[in-house]
Amino acid sequence: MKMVFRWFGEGNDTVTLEQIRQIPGVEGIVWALHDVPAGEEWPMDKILQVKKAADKAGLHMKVVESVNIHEDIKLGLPSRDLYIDNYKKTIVKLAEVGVKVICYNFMPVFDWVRTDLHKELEDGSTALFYEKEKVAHLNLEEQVQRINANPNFTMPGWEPERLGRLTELFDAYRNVTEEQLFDNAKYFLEAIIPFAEKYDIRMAIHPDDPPWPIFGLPRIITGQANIRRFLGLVDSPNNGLTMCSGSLGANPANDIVSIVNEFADRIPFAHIRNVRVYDNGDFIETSHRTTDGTVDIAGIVNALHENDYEGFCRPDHGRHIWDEQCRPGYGLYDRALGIMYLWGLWDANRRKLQSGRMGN
Ligand SMILES: O=C(O)[C@@H](O)[C@@H](O)[C@H](O)[C@H](O)CO
Ligand SMILES: [Fe+2]
Repeated sequence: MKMVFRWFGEGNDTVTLEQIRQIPGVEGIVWALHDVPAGEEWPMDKILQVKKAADKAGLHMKVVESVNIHEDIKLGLPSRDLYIDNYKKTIVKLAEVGVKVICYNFMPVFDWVRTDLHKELEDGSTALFYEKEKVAHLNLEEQVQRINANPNFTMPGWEPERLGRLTELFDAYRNVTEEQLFDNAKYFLEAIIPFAEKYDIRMAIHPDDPPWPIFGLPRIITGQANIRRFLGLVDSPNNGLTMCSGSLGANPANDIVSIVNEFADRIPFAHIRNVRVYDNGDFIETSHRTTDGTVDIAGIVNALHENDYEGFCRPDHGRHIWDEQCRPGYGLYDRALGIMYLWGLWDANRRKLQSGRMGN
């Protein structure tokens, strides 16, 4: 398991590369050009700026999260070919700076959705919270205004240029079914995967968050059967999965240990985080510790170890603790605590294996 840490870039993150470098076992950053709109080719000068900063901090930049997919690709519009060509040009540049994994998602319009970014937990910390009933009746305009009122950070999937087109996008998706989304994904993968193979980059689809349709928009990366179908659209090791325990874990019907065991050789990247799912379907994010939530984090790390997992792993969202002011879900402290928990689980597995081999 190769530990990495997400970093949103100079001036776009409260966490510094120097702080990341001091977290035990972290070897690299998970990065992206967050100011380049989906569909555009990434400029090499901006890529090299990240490389310069990462090199100076002694961190690699092998994992990108994300080169986002333009809506026209998800919608299957004729203009998708232009955006697929730009995606290919970006892959060539990323390969030049040593990128090995691209994490991306195929969710229409939005990335993860929550109804409260600072819900208080029993211990006084706060975390991202999803209230199912509220989403069913959410006034999107209000939500957009609240997100945009947070001038410091863009929210994944809530970038201003997309929000400005909400009405138009919802109209465009009105008749797009899950089947059509799968077809459009197949078209994208058939164009991109041979290219990713040529440049030795593994594409790693991120599950939908939450893993069910929202606002009437279809979602397809929701559970084991759909993941199996998606990976089968183009049966290549370079068509991989970002195993995100928190996204999949929001639906307790998802058996994530079974997902790890079935797709182990197709998981170049793992996001590990915990959520506590309530009986009414609401969920709140918690510390990474198994007992704090409803996701079997210890079982997941054990399964990764039993499958000799050699891919990248990062702690996903943490709580906001010790009054840290940070990007929602992306503080330094609780993700660093999460890493130490994950290392503890991993090292205990390794020790058990070694003592087993020594017969004691
Ligand atoms: O939950 C998160 O913050 C991330 O795991 C996702 O936003 C992820 O970066 C995207 O869905 C991948 O494209
Ligand atoms: Fe994730």
